[in-house]
Amino acid sequence: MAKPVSIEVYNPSGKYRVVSTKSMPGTRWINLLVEQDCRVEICTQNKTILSVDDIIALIGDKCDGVIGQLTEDWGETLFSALSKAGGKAFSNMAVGYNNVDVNAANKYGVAVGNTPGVLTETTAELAASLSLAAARRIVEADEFMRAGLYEGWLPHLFVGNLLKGQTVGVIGAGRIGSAYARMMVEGFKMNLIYFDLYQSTRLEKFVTAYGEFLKANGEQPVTWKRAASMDEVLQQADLISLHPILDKTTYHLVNKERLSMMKKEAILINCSRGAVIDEVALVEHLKANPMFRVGLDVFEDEPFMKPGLADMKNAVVVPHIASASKWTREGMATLAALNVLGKIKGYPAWADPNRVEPFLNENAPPPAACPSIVNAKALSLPVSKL
Ligand SMILES: NC(=O)c1ccc[n+]([C@@H]2O[C@H](COP(=O)([O-])OP(=O)(O)OC[C@H]3O[C@@H](n4cnc5c(N)ncnc54)[C@H](O)[C@@H]3O)[C@@H](O)[C@H]2O)c1
Ligand SMILES: O=C(O)[C@H](O)CO
Repeated sequence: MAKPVSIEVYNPSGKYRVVSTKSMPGTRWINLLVEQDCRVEICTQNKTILSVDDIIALIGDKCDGVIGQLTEDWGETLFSALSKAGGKAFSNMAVGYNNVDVNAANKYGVAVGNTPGVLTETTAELAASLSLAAARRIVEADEFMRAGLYEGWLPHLFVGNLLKGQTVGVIGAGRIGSAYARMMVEGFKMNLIYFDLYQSTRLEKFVTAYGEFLKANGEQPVTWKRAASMDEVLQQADLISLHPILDKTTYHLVNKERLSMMKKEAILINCSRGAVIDEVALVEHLKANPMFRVGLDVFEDEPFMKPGLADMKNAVVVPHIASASKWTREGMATLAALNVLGKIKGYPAWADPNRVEPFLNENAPPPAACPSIVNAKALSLPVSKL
């Protein structure tokens, strides 16, 4: 028997019961649900990661939909419990949904939502921040200052890497990878090499146009290349940022062998999912190559780091904060709530989850659609017109 979990309730007499496993930023998401006759229950348990049992207790006997978090294990057990309670909708408050067994959701006819777009630039900005922090050794230098070790300017003090004119490599040039590439190309005049399963024509056009602009102004033009393999990116780039989804094909994509292909002074950034890198191999590589640097927002066994990583001066580590801006987190909460609400109300799935702006406009009611349902096709859900 699952233990009871503490909750906060909005609109107790609402017809539809929607549970959020965590308190989420902003109030718009709560208001949108309440206005549409939902009773909203928010888990207030003082526990960062809820277990499957905790969530079963939250779902209870009657639940129309759940908004959950990427730290939770949404598999057969939870979808079966949600379906038994009459639930038809689940949304992660995240774009990544590797914590969700979509086949299990399909089996129980539960729609699975995610929150694309609203976090694209925010996440890319953190990847850019880590790139600069690693290239210019900002964390090491900050620690040095605070330790009272600075005795005056020296020619060799904290010499790092200049990005201008170097090559940035992007693995996974989807929404976030492309936004990051544009920032680094335009902001730092870097050349681009990328690898993705699909061609990113818009990104290529952007770099071409910027290169032409630079040339017309008497500067060295930037260039782009779509690599035929990921290894080509690893071998040629000076700064590499990982932005693929995590699935079976990207698990330990960067392993011992691939680390050894990279330049000795390369910089590796990961704001995707921790398991895209073999973190044990990475620690060994950092130890053996002190000029190689990494910037990590995500870790293989979050919230833990593999032994030795915390001791490495050539690693900058932050706790999975890439989407953590107020506007973005409030928007993620709104999209997640509207995914669940839309399914409960029988609305269609939005035709283009890359264009979710109409759902984020606080001055107008959101469209009558679910912003992003990843299994819309598998469940044969109707699709809205834009
Ligand atoms: N650190 C964070 O807080 C944070 C924030 C947002 C997103 N993310 C992660 O970033 C991921 C990407 O988000 P997005 O919105 O850009 O998604 P997206 O779907 O737009 O982009 C993912 C890209 O990866 C590519 N890809 C898939 N398999 C690949 C492979 N084997 N090799 C190379 N490329 C491959 C896809 O073709 C796609 O272009 C999310 O799935 C999530 O895990 C993390
Ligand atoms: O996938 C995501 O959205 C992130 O990891 C959290 O923003």
